[in-house]
Amino acid sequence: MENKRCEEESSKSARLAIMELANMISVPMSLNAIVRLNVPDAMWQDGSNTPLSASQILTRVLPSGGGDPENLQRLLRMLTSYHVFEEHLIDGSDSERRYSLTQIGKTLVTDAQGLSYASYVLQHHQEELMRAWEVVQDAVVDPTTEPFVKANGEAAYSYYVRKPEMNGLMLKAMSGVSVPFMKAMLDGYDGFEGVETLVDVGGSAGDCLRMILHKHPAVRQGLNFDLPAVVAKVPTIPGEFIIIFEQFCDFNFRKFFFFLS
Ligand SMILES: C[S@@+](CC[C@H](N)C(=O)[O-])C[C@H]1O[C@@H](n2cnc3c(N)ncnc32)[C@H](O)[C@@H]1O
Repeated sequence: MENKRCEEESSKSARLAIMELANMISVPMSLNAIVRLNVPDAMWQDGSNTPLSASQILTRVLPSGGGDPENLQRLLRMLTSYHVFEEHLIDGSDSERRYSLTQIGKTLVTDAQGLSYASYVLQHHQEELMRAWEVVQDAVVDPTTEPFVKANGEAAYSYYVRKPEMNGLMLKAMSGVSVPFMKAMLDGYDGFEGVETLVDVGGSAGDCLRMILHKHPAVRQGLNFDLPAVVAKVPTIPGEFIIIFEQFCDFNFRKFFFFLS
């Protein structure tokens, strides 16, 4: 009897879990929506991060008016469950809910360098990548063609560099992620001591290289080994020894990184 009840309970939880998994797309798509609407920057208010109602946030997002605060609130509540926002019930009633950014939410706020994780969110939800996810099961049936190629007709990086908007977003997304990561890494890593020439394979905008060279002036030469269309976008940095090594090579990047790891 007891066993039967346990089994029923566990099968109820399993049914709920599978429904949650089936609807999981609502989480990243809601995140993408709030980034597209520029909600985190609108909520930040130069750092005061005062809790705001959905209507107040909407006024900042759409200063010329309009929009649906109720639908915005749905997105805010969804992402509150994933700790992007904190919900505040005013006077203990649930008639007015207000929202502020959590530590996770703050990663989406544009910093003084114009960077945040927002571009990374947008980059991962571009139409071309979404199309590749739709055919991901085909990679099992026919592994000779990557889902991105199947969906878009060519490999991701050659596709990106042909589209200035995608190329720009990719560069911005990588900078937004790599600058804080490299800052944290350089605080506790001494592996660059004794290095004179450093090659960053797939160095994107050159942020990591620039930061390493700044911290370790003994590294005399830094080579950003990336695609020509990517390095063409990299700003020159006066007073530093960055040499851009423009080289398109056709080796398989995935295999290369696999080999390294
Ligand atoms: C995930 S991004 C790396 C980001 C960078 N390491 C950072 O931390 O900001 C991968 C990089 O590899 C570059 N890449 C892809 N294929 C390449 C190739 N065949 N030769 C050189 N670079 C390539 C891309 O242009 C892109 O900048």
